[in-house]
Amino acid sequence: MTARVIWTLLTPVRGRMVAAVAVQVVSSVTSVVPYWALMVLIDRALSDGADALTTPLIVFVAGLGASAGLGASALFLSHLADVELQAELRLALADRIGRLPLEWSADRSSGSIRQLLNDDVNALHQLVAHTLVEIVAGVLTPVTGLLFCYVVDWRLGLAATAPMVVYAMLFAALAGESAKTGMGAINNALAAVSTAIVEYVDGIAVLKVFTRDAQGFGRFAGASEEFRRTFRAVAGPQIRAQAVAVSALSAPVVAASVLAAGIWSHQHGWSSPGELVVVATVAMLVPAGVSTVALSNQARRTSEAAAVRIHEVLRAPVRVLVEPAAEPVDGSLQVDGVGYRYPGGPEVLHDVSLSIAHGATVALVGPSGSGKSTLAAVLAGLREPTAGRVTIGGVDRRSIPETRLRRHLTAMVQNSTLLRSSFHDNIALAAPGAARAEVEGVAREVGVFDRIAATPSGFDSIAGVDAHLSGGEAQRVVAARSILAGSAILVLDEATSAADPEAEHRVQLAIDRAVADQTLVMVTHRLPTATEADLIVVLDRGRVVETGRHEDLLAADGLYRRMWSSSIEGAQR
Ligand SMILES: Nc1ncnc2c1ncn2[C@@H]1O[C@H](COP(=O)(O)OP(=O)(O)OP(=O)(O)O)[C@@H](O)[C@H]1O
Repeated sequence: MTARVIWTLLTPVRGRMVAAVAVQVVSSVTSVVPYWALMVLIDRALSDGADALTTPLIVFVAGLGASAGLGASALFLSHLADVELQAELRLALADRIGRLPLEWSADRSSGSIRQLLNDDVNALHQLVAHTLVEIVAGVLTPVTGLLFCYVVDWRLGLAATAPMVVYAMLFAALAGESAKTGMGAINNALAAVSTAIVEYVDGIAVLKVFTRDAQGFGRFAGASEEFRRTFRAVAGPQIRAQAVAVSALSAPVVAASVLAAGIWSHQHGWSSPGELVVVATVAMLVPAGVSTVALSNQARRTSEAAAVRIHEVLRAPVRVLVEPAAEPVDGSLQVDGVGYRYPGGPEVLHDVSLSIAHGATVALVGPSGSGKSTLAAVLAGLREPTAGRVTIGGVDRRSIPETRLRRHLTAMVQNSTLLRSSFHDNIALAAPGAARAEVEGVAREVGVFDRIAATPSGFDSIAGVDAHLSGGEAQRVVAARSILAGSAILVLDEATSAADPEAEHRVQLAIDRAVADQTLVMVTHRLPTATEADLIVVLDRGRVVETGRHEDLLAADGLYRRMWSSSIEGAQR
């Protein structure tokens, strides 16, 4: 499965990778040529004298050079492929993320998206630039070397293989059960540590406020202790076994075993001095290749996991347009049997149907958790309904491409943040051609002009760098942005929650004035804000339980009336 994923990801650079591996194969196979030349050189030096040495000497030097040059070329090709692939993947990922439904990014932290675009793409470097070529070299070079030993003299071949057999037997005997448990237990314990770290770091502020940081730390410490215990139980015996067993592969042991067999073979007239010296040399180089493969294992696993994550995003379903796009005629909204379920969770909106006329002001109210924000996000096109459909100005919303949708519909949702750019650009985000006077005018309307003007470079100050606004002030900037966008529909969720009551009233008035000819849907917890609305939608446990104007709903004597009464009592207390 992973191999198939990697093969698919490599599509744009397959040619280069195949060339890199092919060059490495030639390098590994020809790596025995200089040893063969050395063997001839020694034997001729001992028998024929100096005259016949030139050719084997040239072959020896040229062979060493060619093998090293080919190995370097293979790595050069794989590095070229890596650079090209990283650029292609970053573009492909950015393009895909742009076309995925907005909820894809809403459900992920910016950290995890950055990890994907940056760390995961970087992690592929090890795989593409190194691992594939190094594994071919690490496996093929020793195998060719051993075959060479057998071709020279099968007795010497056996002597060169013996240390590896002894190593494997020693390791199996000493590592015992721990070798069977494998790395799975260690990886699981390590994953538990990572989860505990994320939990601890994510919640550190909350834990500190409640002076409970010791508790979060306790879980992390517990996971670390479990990792230490597992590592000792599994890896401890393996490391000890490896330390002892690897001595069978050490240069003196390998040289001694091959030379002993070689001298015995030479005494019987089966091998020449050149053969036994060269076979001993090759046999000493074989373990190095094996350990290269073993060492690259961890890095390989990390980059394979990154490859799988990248592949999943590249295959994630993009937003599908259902019918030929038409332009919405106005800012009316029709909601038919809409249901919504967060990924992997139960349905939180059930069969919501609403008819909202162009230009209406609509308030979504209801108890906490009743689904107000979810419905606002669905209406704003930030989440796709999992049942039913939403129609904007007579057109099914799913048929309107994202870029065009934003012209008709602007959303100001909870935790709206300012971009790290000038206040002017932040306000003119959805109306890039807006004149400075327009931007300043709308900032004045929502009461944030003086605050911005007082920053070091006024409207050119960079938000979050030159000036840090309070939550309420930032919301007013976002309100100015939404007003300036001038789209037919404006969806506001908690537009004024971070502002003080006086500021809230001012922002509310500004929005009301600015959207006189626009449809305004707003989530509100403060019922007095809803009294002027043309339509109040009362939600309870994901269902619309009442709709109407303030007076009608009071007369209906239902949930709205009860909420209203308790809000009045709360205000009087
Ligand atoms: N990102 C999410 N993933 C999974 N479930 C969620 C998510 N956001 C909200 N929910 C669930 O959906 C339901 C409706 O939540 P929603 O935030 O829409 O209610 P709300 O009426 O806006 O609440 P509040 O007034 O407290 O802000 C709740 O049961 C909530 O637990």
